[in-house]
Amino acid sequence: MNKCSLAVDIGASSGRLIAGYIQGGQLKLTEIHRFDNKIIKKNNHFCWDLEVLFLEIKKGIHQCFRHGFQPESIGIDTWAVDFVLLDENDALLTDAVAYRDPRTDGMMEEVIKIVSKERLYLETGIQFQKFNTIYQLYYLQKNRPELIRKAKSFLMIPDYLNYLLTGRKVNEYTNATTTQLVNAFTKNWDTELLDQLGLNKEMFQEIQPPKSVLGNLREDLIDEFGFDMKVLLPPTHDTGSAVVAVPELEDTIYISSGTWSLIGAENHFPICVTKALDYNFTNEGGFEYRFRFLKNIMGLWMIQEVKRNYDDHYSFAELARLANQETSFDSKINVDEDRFLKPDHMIQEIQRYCEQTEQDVPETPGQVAKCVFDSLAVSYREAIHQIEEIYEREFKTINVIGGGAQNELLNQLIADMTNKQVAAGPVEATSIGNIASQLITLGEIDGLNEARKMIKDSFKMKRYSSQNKLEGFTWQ
Ligand SMILES: Nc1ncnc2c1ncn2[C@@H]1O[C@H](COP(=O)(O)OP(=O)(O)O)[C@@H](O)[C@H]1O
Ligand SMILES: C[C@H](O)[C@H](O)[C@@H](O)C(=O)COP(=O)(O)O
Ligand SMILES: [Mg+2]
Repeated sequence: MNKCSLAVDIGASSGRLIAGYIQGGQLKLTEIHRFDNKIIKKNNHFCWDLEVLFLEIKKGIHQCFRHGFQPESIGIDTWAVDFVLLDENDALLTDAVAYRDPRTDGMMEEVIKIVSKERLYLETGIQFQKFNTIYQLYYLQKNRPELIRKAKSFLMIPDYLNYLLTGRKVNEYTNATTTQLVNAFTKNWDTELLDQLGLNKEMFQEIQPPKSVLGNLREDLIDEFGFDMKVLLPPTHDTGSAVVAVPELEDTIYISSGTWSLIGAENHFPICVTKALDYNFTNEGGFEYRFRFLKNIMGLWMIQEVKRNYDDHYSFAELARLANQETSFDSKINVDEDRFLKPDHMIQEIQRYCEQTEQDVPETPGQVAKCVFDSLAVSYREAIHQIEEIYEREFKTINVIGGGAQNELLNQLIADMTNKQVAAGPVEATSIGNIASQLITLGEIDGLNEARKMIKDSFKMKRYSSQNKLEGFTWQ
């Protein structure tokens, strides 16, 4: 059996287990298992099905031998902000309610009456998204105070999956920062903020950074799998792992393009200036305490919902191809309006927006898809201008990573609309960053710079430059 490090990357639309190992100085990947992820309705809330997700993780681990691997280590990363609470017997007190659930409507506005936006931002550096953990917990404090009182453990989604594997309970740093409850300077829970909101401080676990060794598998799982492995902490916020895999950051803005589009840069310090607050940028914790200065843009969630509205009749590749044929259709929407966060019917919501703004209403799948891709590219372009205004410099390259790097039309639109070089890939950046972090922890790679050099040498990127010679052309 060959040894490997196993990345479990679970995004909002899909999960995958990928084996990573070094061969001939390059990082090699073998996909072991892939599965869908989706929001379900449970007890009148939108939730994640953690039971199914853990079964998929175990199914993937069982399949390693079939691919000739016995993993030496495993690391889990998922989407941000969501969590579960456990009681004194480590039983689940709550469902894993999803960030798209409307329960947080109005909660952010109530919290900033208690703690000002400026104080929250200056201390945590985290963007104001209505679904941040702080607002989810405030909802529970107001509406289910008995749950907050009974809670002995607060575990974010990857923390809980790690607990199921090892029996150990910790909060991993990069994902903990997305709660908007971690102080960007102390790198620890902001206990003054927790007190101001009346939240139960005792339920929060010790924060541990990436490269921590959580432990080994529970005995019953060793018996089930027939082998043990080290459970390591990569950046368990998926975007934190993805940014590890961006090969060159010097002159680059990344777009982690999946269900969400996370667009930003990497720093060694948080940027909490007023302009960053006004433009709603965030300073999420990164590998080795770097900061991911980025903004959430609605992302390919919109085309996922369009695809679902068409009963999955079209693949993502077909929707991009159909959009590419609609060259004259140019209606655009503001993708970042809350109305697109979880509409009942995405296509109808897009059509309503175009009617209300007196634009041509998209009717064909190609027109709907082109409207989404054009509008995303416009939103990316605005965010890039805001980043360059805050950094007071220009960036030469945009590196699109994640599943969206496969969308050639969108990559070209980004190049055309920004007049910058676009490098697309690696598609599985999140898993690659997760694996690289594990290999650094195991001493198989010396450090982050060496990892990024190896990633650059191991994975080809597709490059796009502007085809638009429309001098002085200004996009709406
Ligand atoms: N062949 C393809 N052509 C164009 N876009 C694609 C293709 N395959 C996947 N995508 C895009 O990638 C997205 C999924 O990216 P991924 O990083 O896996 O998302 P997440 O991690 O959020 O689940 C899909 O929503 C789709 O828009
Ligand atoms: C809700 C968060 O902003 C979201 O999880 C984002 O941080 C993220 O990581 C999304 O990852 P996907 O792979 O689901 O796009
Ligand atoms: Mg993802």
